[in-house]
Amino acid sequence: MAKQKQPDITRRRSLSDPLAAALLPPPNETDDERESRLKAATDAKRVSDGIDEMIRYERTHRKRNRAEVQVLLLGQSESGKSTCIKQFQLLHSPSAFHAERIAWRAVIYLNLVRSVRRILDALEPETETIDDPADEGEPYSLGEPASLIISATGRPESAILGTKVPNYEGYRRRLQPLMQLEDRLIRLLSSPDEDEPTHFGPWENYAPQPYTAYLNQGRNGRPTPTIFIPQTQLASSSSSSPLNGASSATSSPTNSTGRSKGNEVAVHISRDWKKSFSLGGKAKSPKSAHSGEIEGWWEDPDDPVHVLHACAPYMQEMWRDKKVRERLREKRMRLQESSGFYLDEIPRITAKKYIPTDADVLKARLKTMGVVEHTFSISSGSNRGVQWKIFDVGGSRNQRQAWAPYFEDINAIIFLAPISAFDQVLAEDPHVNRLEDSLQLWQGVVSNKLLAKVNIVLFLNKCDLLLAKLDAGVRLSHHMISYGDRPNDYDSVSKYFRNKFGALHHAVTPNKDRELYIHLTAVTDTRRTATIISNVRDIIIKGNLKTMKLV
Ligand SMILES: Nc1nc2c(ncn2[C@@H]2O[C@H](COP(=O)(O)OP(=O)(O)OP(=O)(O)O)[C@@H](O)[C@H]2O)c(=O)[nH]1
Ligand SMILES: [Mg+2]
Repeated sequence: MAKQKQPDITRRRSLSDPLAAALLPPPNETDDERESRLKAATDAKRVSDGIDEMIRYERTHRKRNRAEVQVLLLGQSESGKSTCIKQFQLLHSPSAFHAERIAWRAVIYLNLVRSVRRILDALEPETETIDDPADEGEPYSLGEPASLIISATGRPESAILGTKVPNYEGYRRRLQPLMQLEDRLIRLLSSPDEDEPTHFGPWENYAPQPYTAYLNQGRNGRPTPTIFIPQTQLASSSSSSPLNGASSATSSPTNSTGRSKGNEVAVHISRDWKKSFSLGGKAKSPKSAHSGEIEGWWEDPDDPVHVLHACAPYMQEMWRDKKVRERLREKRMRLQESSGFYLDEIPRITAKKYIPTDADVLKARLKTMGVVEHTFSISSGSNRGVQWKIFDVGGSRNQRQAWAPYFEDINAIIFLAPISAFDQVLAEDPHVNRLEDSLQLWQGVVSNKLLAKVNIVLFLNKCDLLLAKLDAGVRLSHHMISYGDRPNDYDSVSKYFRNKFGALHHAVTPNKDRELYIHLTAVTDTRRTATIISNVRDIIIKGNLKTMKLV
């Protein structure tokens, strides 16, 4: 019934609408007239669709050309991507950066507590005999501190005997509250439903170890410590590709409390940990007028600061203990070079009214999970009005499968390779040298055809740590035999890395015209990084316009 009535309704409505009435077929239309009317309508629709398409295209194109630049930050875990974002924030939205400072307290506290636990674990008497790298017949770095004596068996005497730390039991007992605090901070910072809330490798990863390349067998059947760079493009389906997220992570050993040793805390992007921590507790004081920060946490007896404050003298005593330092040297733990190192500033960090400084926030270590988007509007200079979307990705192997969907729309990549890590292994796979992983990752990125037109900027990062490491006598050639007998100074080593990464790009890029911009960086250094960031911004904008043939 409703169907039969329909034409009448349409006609009635159409007659009350002059446009619809004009479009209605004439009452006595012939077949020819009908055909030409329908043809005219089809032609008109085609023109109209074309106009719509043009409008859509122009809108997208205008957005890309003028208003927005999309940048992807890539690199292995701990390469400095999130630190780089913090520098962008500091430069372009300092008030937001400062407003979040207090929230970083939780992370800084956790970083400090982690360092303390790493020391306690290293002092444990039974750890003297476990998993010493010397057991695997690895050559020792002769550049290690002089206290290392190479024995006839190739093992340092001190590693066999192990320096006794008489105060070990006392330290462990008095610092026990920190271990409970660690659990609390982890719970505070991680989501309970997180697939992988903590994913650090064993603490040994913080101690530089000789690299083992299992792909290259030495003459005596032992692995040769060298860097292996595959010459073929990384197939995305290859299970060994550093880009595809495959991980051969070994399980972390657990300590006597059953807690996974050295697992790293990651906060998922969906969790508003900054808010929950900065406003948590029973803060009583009014909002600080100038900084937007909530103060008064020190009046809350449950705030973590009280445990830290009470333990501070013992932490300090342990960190200054000569026997402890000796033991750490034997274990090859250079905590000063590890992420989130605050042990040299215990009194300041554990003060009741401690507010993290910019430098503290830049040093704080929190692993990224997933892809985090940051938007900045540049309000001055030649890039005025341009909106920057910067994507910060998780860099550990099991996070890398999330990268590829972002390859299509981006204008530029900033790739970070921490070149100080030549004597370290991946947290997620202690069989892979970090520098080798960076080189493979780099090769995968620069050879990728999807990225052929994308501008690429390379940050050879952590140059400050590289300098310190070389000054401490650690020799690159002991970990990378291709370095040969070149001088072990900063200039030679950094030049070598610059050439190595540059040559690899040149060899595998699908776009021979692409210019590569390489910077030696220490992204924790605000002044130098600000200059580099503004150069990079100009390079990216210029490269972008060139790609779109606008200059
Ligand atoms: N000394 C020094 N430390 C750095 C430098 N760059 C980064 N760091 C520190 O290294 C640690 C790791 O840096 P992040 O920025 O968290 O690394 P990431 O690349 O984001 O790591 P994922 O999130 O796991 O992918 C942090 O504690 C940083 O403060 C540098 O150039 N020098
Ligand atoms: Mg990160």
